[in-house]
Amino acid sequence: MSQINDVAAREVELERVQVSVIGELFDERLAGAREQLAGVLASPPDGAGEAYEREVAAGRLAREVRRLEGAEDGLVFGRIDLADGTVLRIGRLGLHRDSDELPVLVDWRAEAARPFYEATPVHPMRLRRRRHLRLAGRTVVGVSDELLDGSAPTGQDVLGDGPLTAALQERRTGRMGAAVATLQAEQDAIVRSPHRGVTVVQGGPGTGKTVVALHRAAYVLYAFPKAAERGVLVLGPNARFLDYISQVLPSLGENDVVLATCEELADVAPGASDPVEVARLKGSAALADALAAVVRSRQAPAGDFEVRVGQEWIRLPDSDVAQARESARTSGLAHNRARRLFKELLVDALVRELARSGAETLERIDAQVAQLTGLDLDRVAAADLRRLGVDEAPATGADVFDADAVRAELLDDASLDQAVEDLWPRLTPGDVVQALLTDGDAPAAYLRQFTDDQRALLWRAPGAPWTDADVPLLDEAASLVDGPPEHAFGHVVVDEAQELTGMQWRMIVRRCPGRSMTLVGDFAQAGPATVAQDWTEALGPHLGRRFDLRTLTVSYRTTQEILAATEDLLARIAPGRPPIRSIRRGEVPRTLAAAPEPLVTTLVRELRAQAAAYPGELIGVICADGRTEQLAAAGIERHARLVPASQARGLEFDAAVVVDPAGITAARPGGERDLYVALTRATKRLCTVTVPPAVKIAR
Ligand SMILES: Nc1ncnc2c1ncn2[C@@H]1O[C@H](COP(=O)(O)OP(=O)(O)OP(=O)(O)O)[C@@H](O)[C@H]1O
Repeated sequence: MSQINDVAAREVELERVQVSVIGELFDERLAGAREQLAGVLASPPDGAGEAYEREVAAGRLAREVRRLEGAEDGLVFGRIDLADGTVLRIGRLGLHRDSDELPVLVDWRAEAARPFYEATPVHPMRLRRRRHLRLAGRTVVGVSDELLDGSAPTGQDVLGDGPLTAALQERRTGRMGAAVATLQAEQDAIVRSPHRGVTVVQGGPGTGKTVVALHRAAYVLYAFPKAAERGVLVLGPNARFLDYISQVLPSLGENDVVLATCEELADVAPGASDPVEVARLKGSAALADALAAVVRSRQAPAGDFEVRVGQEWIRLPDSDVAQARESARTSGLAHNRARRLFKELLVDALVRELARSGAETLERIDAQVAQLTGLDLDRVAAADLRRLGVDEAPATGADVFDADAVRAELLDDASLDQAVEDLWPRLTPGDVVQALLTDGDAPAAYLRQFTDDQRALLWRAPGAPWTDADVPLLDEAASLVDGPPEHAFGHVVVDEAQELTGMQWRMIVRRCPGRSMTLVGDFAQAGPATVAQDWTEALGPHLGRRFDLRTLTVSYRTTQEILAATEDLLARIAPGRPPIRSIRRGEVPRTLAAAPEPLVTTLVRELRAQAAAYPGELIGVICADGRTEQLAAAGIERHARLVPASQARGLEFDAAVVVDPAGITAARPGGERDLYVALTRATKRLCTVTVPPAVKIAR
């Protein structure tokens, strides 16, 4: 025993020395970047060009400082010893000294680091040994080795508990941490996949889908420079979830990933939410066609165009208007941009008309004068000019007409613009959605595939606040009237992707023209607005049927006991789904009945008991959305995180207390899936508190 301890202590000491050398180089790099940044900021720019260059350089250096600072904690976590004696240390970022051939620290995403994650005794990938380092701050406090080539342990090998076990035993903090040191082979294979198109990762609760998605985002930034140039977007279901995952990428040295919800992406803050049946209808991609039809209906409906120019009314025939409309529509420009083209084409037609009618008027005057006086005015004018010694032909009406000047004047003319506005009005996204869902005749005209009842559900009162299900409609309308979103991304990661409606998928695809995406989710955990049953159905219309589908099979969160307790529920909500395995053991879930005492009394007693027995652990109380207010008012948040069931997806706690499971099931359609999500949030203990149904007292 003491011999083993001696070996471990000696190896820890050796690693300490190496890690402190790496730490010194890291400090040098960080100090260098900070110094350079301070230098750039201190030097006054000479002129606008230099100010711009300074800004660019300062931005780049500030990013570098943030990248280094983010990766400082747990900078070095692994080492691989190749069979030929080469030693590589693996860390959150790469460090290299020009004087050395081998890197001082290999970035975990580099190809050279792959065996650290993927080597097994069956496929050792030329490794003899894989070593995990455990650090407290900068100091190595433990090492643990795996021998991969079948060789016998030597006096330098420290075999013991796996690092994964240690990682999983850590307390939850309310924020997810990176799993970069312990990514498992099946996860790593997805993170490092060379596939640049759409990758879908499915798996039961706690199988590491979020872990894979976030490490994949970091990998894409490292390995796919073209995608990295355009940036990476991580889309999550709500702000609470984004807060939960917000630390992972910065701790991998990646600060420039955009984390957003659909609302943030569309830049719309909804003021209400729709009932589920309305949200489902609004999520249907059929609404995209309807919105497009509304916009088309506002583009120069049939008819002549009449406008007052100076003292005259000029009329353009329907055919001229139709031609301008078709050219503007087929230009590929969005409605408000195509309006300018439409106006220019109308003005061109007007100018032609003015030139023609001007020439006609002059000819008519000439003819009248000739009839009255017998004089040919053109000939008289030519003779006058000859007498004056000018030999030029007199200007005709057409020559006098300055088409360019008239055109410019018309384009600037306010009354002409107003006339165009009547024909092709500038629209806001809100106008379009409002026109579809509020105007009396629009639903019947554009939503023919819906029944009368469905159309009635879709109707919204004029001036009502926008709802969360309106957000993708507004975004669609924005793309129709103002064009595609300004910012597109090179790669998009979607977590809880089973939640997205057809209209939301359209939002995402608009922002990722390269269709390079990592989508992770689980249909057994789908919320009530989800209508698709599987990935092919959900993605087919938007991304096609060809995607790389991967399945994770091991749960790193949900204990075997909790998985067993939820087996029947899973069989009901996802019949035929093969069960997942868990590598965690814990307590058998308990059930408490909140009767005859009030619920809050039972709950507070339970939370106090747990806090006393397991101090410092993170407890989540999950309840039906409608009960949150009551529990918040009773001060439950002093003891635990209080989470409405609709927002529990993706979250994790040491212990979960699920309040009134029957209430969660009944709260909204698909409530059994909400309950499944709630029951699978704990890493250690689950307790459900049942509430007796309210008794109706007959009078
Ligand atoms: N390789 C790993 N090393 C250490 N911890 C891991 C690993 N993989 C997953 N975990 C941990 O397991 C827990 C569950 O992971 P994650 O949240 O990614 O699962 P999920 O599949 O997204 O779950 P859900 O379906 O509930 O959203 C997290 O605490 C995560 O850090």
